[in-house]
Amino acid sequence: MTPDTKIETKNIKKQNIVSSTDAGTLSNDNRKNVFSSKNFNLWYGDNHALQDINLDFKENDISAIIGPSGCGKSTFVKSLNRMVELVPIVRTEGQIIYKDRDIFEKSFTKEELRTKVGMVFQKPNPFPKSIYDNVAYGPRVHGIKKKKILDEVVESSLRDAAIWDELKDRLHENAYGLSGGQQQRVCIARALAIEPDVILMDEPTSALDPISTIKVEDLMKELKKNYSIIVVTHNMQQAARVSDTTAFFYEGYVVEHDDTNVIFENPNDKRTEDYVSGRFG
Ligand SMILES: Nc1ncnc2c1ncn2[C@@H]1O[C@H](COP(=O)(O)OP(=O)(O)OP(=O)(O)O)[C@@H](O)[C@H]1O
Repeated sequence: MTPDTKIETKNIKKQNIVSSTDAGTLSNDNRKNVFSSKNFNLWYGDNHALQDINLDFKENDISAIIGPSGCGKSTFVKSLNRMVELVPIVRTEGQIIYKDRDIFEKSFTKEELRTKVGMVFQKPNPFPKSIYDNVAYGPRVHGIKKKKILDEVVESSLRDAAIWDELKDRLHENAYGLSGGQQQRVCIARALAIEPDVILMDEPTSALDPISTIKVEDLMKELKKNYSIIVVTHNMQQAARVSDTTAFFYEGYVVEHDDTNVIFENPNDKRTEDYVSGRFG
């Protein structure tokens, strides 16, 4: 570890002690699970990419998923909204329970699941449409046509995404004309407009500059009052700054999942300690 990494790690620990005081603990917490995976396995052809994943995610938590490249983080998150099934060679076994319902139950359609589980991707991916039409897209797909209602949804979603004041006079401009950080917050607003319970985020700030990153992190902390967030991140400081719990994935399985301060302060497994302290990546 370089001296710089050491200082960084210390800072992470310090920040995290402060931020974890109101975060609850995995063992001492009777909030409901928003998602639980039970012996969940996934194969891409012969590649057994996820192995016996047993994880519980609590409502109104920010849950971080960390681990080295290729360990299955994105695959797992994309399993939660069944997007991973777009890959034809995917096969799964086991269960993923969303609030008492198995997401693979026949009666639970992907469309219904995705009204409850929104997703924000690594690269901001607005549609080539106006800011307004980007945010109104989901509600329109769900049959909302009245302008007054759409206006309200667009405003409240942009407000919740902390970007209303910046954009309220530019709603009919093309979203491509925004900065990357603004585009990402519009994409968050677009996800919020369908009124989901859970927001999945796959490295939502990796394409953003540090100021936009902090804005999105602040937004995540605000959003957790009303939503549950599951976020994949390569950024250890980010996991420590924003998350309540952290799951460490390694080679397709979960090494440990605990309160974020435990993962960063006092992990059970040597591999977790090595990873969070930057000894391998
Ligand atoms: N579309 C796909 N088709 C076939 N194999 C895939 C596909 N996507 C991922 N994989 C494989 O599944 C495994 C897990 O990949 P995944 O992208 O989930 O890892 P990750 O932890 O998110 O990686 P990174 O941090 O680099 O994004 C890897 O072996 C990868 O090669």
